[in-house]
Amino acid sequence: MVAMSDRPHTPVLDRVTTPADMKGLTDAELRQLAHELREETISAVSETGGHLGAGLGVVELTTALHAVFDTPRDRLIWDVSHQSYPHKILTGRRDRIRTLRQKGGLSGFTKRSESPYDPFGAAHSSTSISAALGFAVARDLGGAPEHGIGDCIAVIGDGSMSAGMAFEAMNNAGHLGKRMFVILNDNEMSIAPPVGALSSYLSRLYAGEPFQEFKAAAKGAVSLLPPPFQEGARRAKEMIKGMTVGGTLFEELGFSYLGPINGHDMDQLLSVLRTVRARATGPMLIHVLTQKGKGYHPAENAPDKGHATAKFDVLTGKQKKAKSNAPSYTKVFAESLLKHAAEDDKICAVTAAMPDGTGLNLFAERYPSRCFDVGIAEQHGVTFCAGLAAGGMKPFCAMYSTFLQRGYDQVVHDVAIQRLPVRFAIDRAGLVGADGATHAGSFDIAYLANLPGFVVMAAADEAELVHMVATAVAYDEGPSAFRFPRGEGVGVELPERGVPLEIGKGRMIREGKRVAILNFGARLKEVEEACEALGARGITPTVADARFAKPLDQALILRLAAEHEALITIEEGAIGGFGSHVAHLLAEQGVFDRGLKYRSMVLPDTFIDQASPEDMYAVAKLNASDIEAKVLETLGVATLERRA
Ligand SMILES: Cc1ncc(C[n+]2csc(CCOP(=O)(O)OP(=O)(O)O)c2C)c(N)n1
Ligand SMILES: CC(=O)[C@@H](O)[C@H](O)COP(=O)(O)O
Ligand SMILES: [Mg+2]
Repeated sequence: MVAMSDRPHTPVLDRVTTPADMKGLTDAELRQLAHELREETISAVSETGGHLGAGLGVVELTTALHAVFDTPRDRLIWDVSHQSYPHKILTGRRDRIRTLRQKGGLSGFTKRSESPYDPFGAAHSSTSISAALGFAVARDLGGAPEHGIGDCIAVIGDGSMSAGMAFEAMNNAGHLGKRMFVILNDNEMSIAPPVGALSSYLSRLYAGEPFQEFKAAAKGAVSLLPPPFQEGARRAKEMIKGMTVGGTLFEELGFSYLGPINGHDMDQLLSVLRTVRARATGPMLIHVLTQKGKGYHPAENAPDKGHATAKFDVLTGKQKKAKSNAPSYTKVFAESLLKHAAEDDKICAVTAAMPDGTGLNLFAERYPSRCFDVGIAEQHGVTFCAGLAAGGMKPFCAMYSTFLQRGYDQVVHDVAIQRLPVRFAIDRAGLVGADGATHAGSFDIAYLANLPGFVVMAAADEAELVHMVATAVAYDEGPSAFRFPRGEGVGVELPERGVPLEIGKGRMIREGKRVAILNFGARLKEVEEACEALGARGITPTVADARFAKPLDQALILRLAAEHEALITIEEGAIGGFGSHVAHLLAEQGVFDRGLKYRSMVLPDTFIDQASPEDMYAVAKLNASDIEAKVLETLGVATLERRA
């Protein structure tokens, strides 16, 4: 149930289009504004679906920050920015908030092109402190002379704080000593409960003290506090100093530390922010305690505290999820791996803070000692797997394609060069839908297939995925990867057991004439649909599934090239991937000299905004009708008659 007040009120939110409208509000009105902002956020997300819990947890913080600071001149940077919906509502986007994550609508994340109140785009975690420091240094060097740069504020969650990049930034910021604010939004949650020593450390910073009672510990920062808080702060500081050697970790890094404060108490937030704004000199970390999903019981009570949701009924919290007929690729991967793990105790699994998203929650339940959630730490996760492999284990590094990007040097330097048999299970390959361009798994084929010695596979359907898991288990000569998309499979029958594939061998799907379509990955269904439409026009393409981008099935490719007038490859990846490797082979073998018509269907050289996956693939021109059109165009068949 929504916590709504009974008494009628004039909505303050209706008077606020941008933060400028907040400047004349009393503190009582700001409290009321926060209340209405929470209701508006819940109402909007009930219609759009999306990231709910994180935004609800920062409603008061968002209101207080915009009330106290002078955005957009002051640069407010939200880490990940999945918590930015309330911020969007207060910064001129309330009229479009019900288009969140839809085609043509607002992005679910901050985006520079969307608003001057979004000074820095994000969606991957732990970038905010670096960006804020960049703004602070640019300010002091005279950047942006027209409007100037005021204060620079990074708001980062406790989960995101665990990433190496956040500490790289703290290290640098503490050294440079520039005035900037890091607001650590500590809700003791990542998507799953946070893991690791840092999480325990943050808990220790306020252990044993009642959450509601204001207290602050700050080396050199107590004097910045409003007088009523100073005594409590002194006591808390003593307490914390008793637990930590030489002050908090953040102080050791050169920050003044202030907190913890109650992030749902507007009075505390307003007084602390007003004071630090007036008096801070160097870098300051303000530790704010919040509750993920705050103020909406279904979110507060969800195991992920309402992290992400489908559209839902506001009164009951019941989500409106489409029924699916086939299991998700993620589930097929996770269950296949479990079967192998039951027989092979060398198999272990690693996730970087995405146990549910990667399906490894199942593995963790069954084999807790062989499953590792390393936190938001993809770089470490990859090298940790390299170490596990070097130590004789069979690690499966389960990551989303987009997040594996962060661990790329580790993939090259720690895994590939040492030929270590790390198995990369790459989920969310291809276009993912509502999360948009930041989460598209577009690049992994290109960035893995160019690495010497890597085996790179893509599953055409969920049965193929079962075989690819078995292949990865069996392949011990070096690194391997298999990719699969977000969402449910195509509904094919699943084999009871996966059978290891012959490395570098594709398969024929159907023999035809004139044109061959060589599929790599989960567009096979669209290829089949295109073939059906083409059949009605008397064109019967040959279809093959490459299975491997590396090593290529050279014999299959050269045969297709020799026996057809045209060869078309298709993949859910950017240029430079499978099609480029095929083209290179064909060129090397002189096949183009003999007149083969070759086309490669890849993601276009643009970042595609959020929409449904189908709509995004329509933009990419990789749907069935696009494949049909490509065949007709390549064969020189009149295009006017094409299917609409
Ligand atoms: C590099 C990277 N890895 C993983 C993710 C997926 N992810 C999005 S939000 C999130 C949890 C963030 O936790 P926290 O920063 O504490 O924010 P909260 O949701 O608790 O507000 C994760 C793991 C990501 N966005 N970026
Ligand atoms: C913000 C973020 O990075 C995650 O919450 C992501 O949106 C999860 O995506 P899936 O829904 O595909 O698991
Ligand atoms: Mg958190």
